[in-house]
Amino acid sequence: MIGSEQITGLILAGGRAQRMGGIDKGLIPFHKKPLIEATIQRLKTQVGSILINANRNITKYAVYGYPVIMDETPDFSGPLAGFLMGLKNCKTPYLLTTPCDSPLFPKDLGAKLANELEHNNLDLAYASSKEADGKVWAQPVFCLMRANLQDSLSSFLSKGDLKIDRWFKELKSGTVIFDDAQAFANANTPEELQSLEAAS
Ligand SMILES: Nc1nc2c(ncn2[C@@H]2O[C@H](COP(=O)(O)OP(=O)(O)OP(=O)(O)O)[C@@H](O)[C@H]2O)c(=O)[nH]1
Ligand SMILES: [Mg+2]
Repeated sequence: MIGSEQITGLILAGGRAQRMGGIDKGLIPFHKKPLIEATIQRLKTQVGSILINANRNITKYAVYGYPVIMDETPDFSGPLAGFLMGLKNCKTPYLLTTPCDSPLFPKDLGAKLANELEHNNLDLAYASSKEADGKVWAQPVFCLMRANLQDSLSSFLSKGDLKIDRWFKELKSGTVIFDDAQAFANANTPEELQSLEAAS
């Protein structure tokens, strides 16, 4: 069984947040505290250690006492740039990624993805959500992967491809469907942030 101490949690806070007006999304107030704090709280019981991936306000993110790692290329090339930095800095056999703007993600995210990965001997297991109408959506930034995928991701990115699902297709990947779609609600706009606050 994969234990939580074998998993490093990577919080993705490196985006541009253009739909939020370009501010640093991890630091906007959520219940009067920086949004990233809710993610830290939910993640820390699921992993042995945490890394924060950010590209701005590094000293503000550093106050939580976890390493803050920046993308190697300062061009905001998307979440896979954050995944790569997570893999490069991961000292455990597994890496679990979560974005900084979905504070209600499942408390059993790591455990369920670990079970799927181990059971099917996968490289990587990601979450999917089932909406009220029964539709299933991939939630690829919620992803547990083996920490030895660095070379695979580096060579994928060096081809100029940035699409998460295309990298997943190169790997032995699988998904776990979570019934509570609300758990994956994320705050892309100020309005979405408000409704997330109201829901929690
Ligand atoms: N490291 C890194 N993470 C990114 C980058 N772009 C997006 N992300 C992260 O990927 C996750 C999903 O991205 P989005 O929800 O689109 O967030 P965003 O890109 O900051 O917001 P928009 O600019 O409005 O699309 C978030 O946790 C982002 O912080 C990037 O260039 N580098
Ligand atoms: Mg984006």
